[in-house]
Amino acid sequence: MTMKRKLDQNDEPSSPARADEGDRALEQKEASQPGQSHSKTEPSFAELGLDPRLVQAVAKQAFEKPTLVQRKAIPLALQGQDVLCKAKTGSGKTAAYVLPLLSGILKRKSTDPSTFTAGLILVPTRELADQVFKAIEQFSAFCAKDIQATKLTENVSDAVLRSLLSIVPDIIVSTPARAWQCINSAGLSLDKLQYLVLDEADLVLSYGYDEDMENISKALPKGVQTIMMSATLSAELDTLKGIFCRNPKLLDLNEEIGAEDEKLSQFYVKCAEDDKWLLGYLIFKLQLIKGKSLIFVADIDRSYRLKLFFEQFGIRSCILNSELPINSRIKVIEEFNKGIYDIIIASDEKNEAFGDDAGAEDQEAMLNDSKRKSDDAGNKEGAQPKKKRKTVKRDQEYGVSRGIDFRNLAAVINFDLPTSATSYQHRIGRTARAGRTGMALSFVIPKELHGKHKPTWIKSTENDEKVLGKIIRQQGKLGRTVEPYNFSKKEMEAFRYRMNDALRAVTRVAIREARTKELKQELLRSETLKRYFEENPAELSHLRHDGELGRTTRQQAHLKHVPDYLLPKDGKKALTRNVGFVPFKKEDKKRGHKRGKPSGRSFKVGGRKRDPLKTFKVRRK
Ligand SMILES: Nc1ncnc2c1ncn2[C@@H]1O[C@H](COP(=O)(O)OP(=O)(O)OP(=O)(O)O)[C@@H](O)[C@H]1O
Repeated sequence: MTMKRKLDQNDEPSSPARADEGDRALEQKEASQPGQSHSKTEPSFAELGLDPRLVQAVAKQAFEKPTLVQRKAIPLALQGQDVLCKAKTGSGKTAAYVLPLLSGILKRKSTDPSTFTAGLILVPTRELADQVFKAIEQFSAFCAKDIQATKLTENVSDAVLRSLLSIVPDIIVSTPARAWQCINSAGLSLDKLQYLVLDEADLVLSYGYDEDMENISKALPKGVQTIMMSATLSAELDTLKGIFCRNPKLLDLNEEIGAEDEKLSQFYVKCAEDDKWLLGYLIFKLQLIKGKSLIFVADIDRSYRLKLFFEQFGIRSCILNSELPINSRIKVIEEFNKGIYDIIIASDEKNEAFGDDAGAEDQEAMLNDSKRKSDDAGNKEGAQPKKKRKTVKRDQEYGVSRGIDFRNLAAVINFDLPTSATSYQHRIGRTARAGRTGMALSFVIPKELHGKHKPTWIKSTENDEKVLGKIIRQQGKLGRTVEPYNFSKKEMEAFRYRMNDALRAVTRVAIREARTKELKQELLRSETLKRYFEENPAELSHLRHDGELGRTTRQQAHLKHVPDYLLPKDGKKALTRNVGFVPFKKEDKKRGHKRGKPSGRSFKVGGRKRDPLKTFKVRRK
């Protein structure tokens, strides 16, 4: 077996057989009730054959009816069939495999109470492991004493892992690397394993888990039922299918889910490198997006730069990157989902070379290193450091663009465009989940403007236009459009000197300091003070993740206000009369022709308002 194939992320595998007995059963059921609307024939969770305790738990989650992927995959999985399922992001794949797995274990336990690890769920990142584990907890709420699940994501010693595994959990959720470590040296036995799930399966090999997967495959007993879930098909899936599946049923549901219930609007803005910062400032200071936003940037330094830049204007945000301890990352996502923060800035580092797992020593090294205050960076914007900065190892098992369920996310902003269409697809999949509406807005640097603004340029945006072309083609295949969003340069200009003031204040040293401060805080938060804060929760407010980091940034109080004279001259009223904000204007002519009457800046598609940038409300402090 060789998994070390050079794989193109956009590769589509040769199309496997689509024979689908479970489907046929459902189709027959639907066909036997002619004249009835499709929705009337859709089975309920109870009709899918799940254990009643699980049906009860699903009802508690307020899941009214199964999603398409759940309707298709659950009956097949309950029949013991291997399944390879491709369904778009946010379509409910987690429940589609967790529920039949739990149901199978409960059924077996009703006659055979012996304990062994029956299910292994492998996911590419630790954040995802945590999320899946929580889903198992929720779905097994009414059978908690019968199901023991363990996630193996903590950075702990083999001894601690051994004690975690000594209870012999029914289900293990882990990354492949940690699972193999536990099989190898912490006593995890897969001798009686019955179910193997690979979630985000297309990502498993590109995360560098090929050797772990190879090792795990050798540790599996015969006859394990395998379920593979993915939002995209790739050649990697073909490889894994060949190794782990026995004649799997392919469920390729993206077309079936289709674009008709599409609630995602996608836009791009072609702009200069510094205009990104200006737009970022305007969009968030003037609150042009209603609700929560996830902003993707290309690297860790850039995430701190944007955060500090926002701080100059009094805009609060928190950060996610691979350098932060796993506990902090999970906490940030949890709190964001609870609505505590509105803006997350995430660095999408998948294109960078990863180091090993970030251990405490690495983080310590980073702190010591920065304490020495590198004299290499200086205060000069755009200056290249003379000495090479010590490389900080990051968590290889980090990832937010894949699989993470950010709840009620209004918008994904690609502040820096990803370098592949696949990566784009996964990023935008964080919004418009489970039938909700959402918006994706991407900043694209035209070739001729790349490298023109030295303080803010980055290499990765060099081919933005080419990538955009691929994105438009790929989204087109899914029946989606990515449309230009034009804004009035004239209206923006009034804000430019403020943007420049703020940019100048966010120096390299300030970024370095902020990065160190955040890391220090997070280490403290996640380890030393954990218990203290459990006992004194009120104190936690001092350690909000979206607190200010700009200790060394020049503070410019005036930037936190938006004076009236900067706003378009007819003021707020005129803006609301125009339904929204003046600087952002769509090319409505074309759209009006294509889709019906435009109404100012907003327009309707199928009766649904699709204006991404909502009301104009200036925050005054
Ligand atoms: N039947 C359902 N009814 C309502 N909400 C559901 C249903 N099934 C799942 N959800 C919700 O939909 C959201 C997305 O589900 P999930 O994370 O499983 O999607 P996914 O397909 O795995 O996405 P990704 O490919 O990004 O991992 C979650 O918040 C989940 O709670």
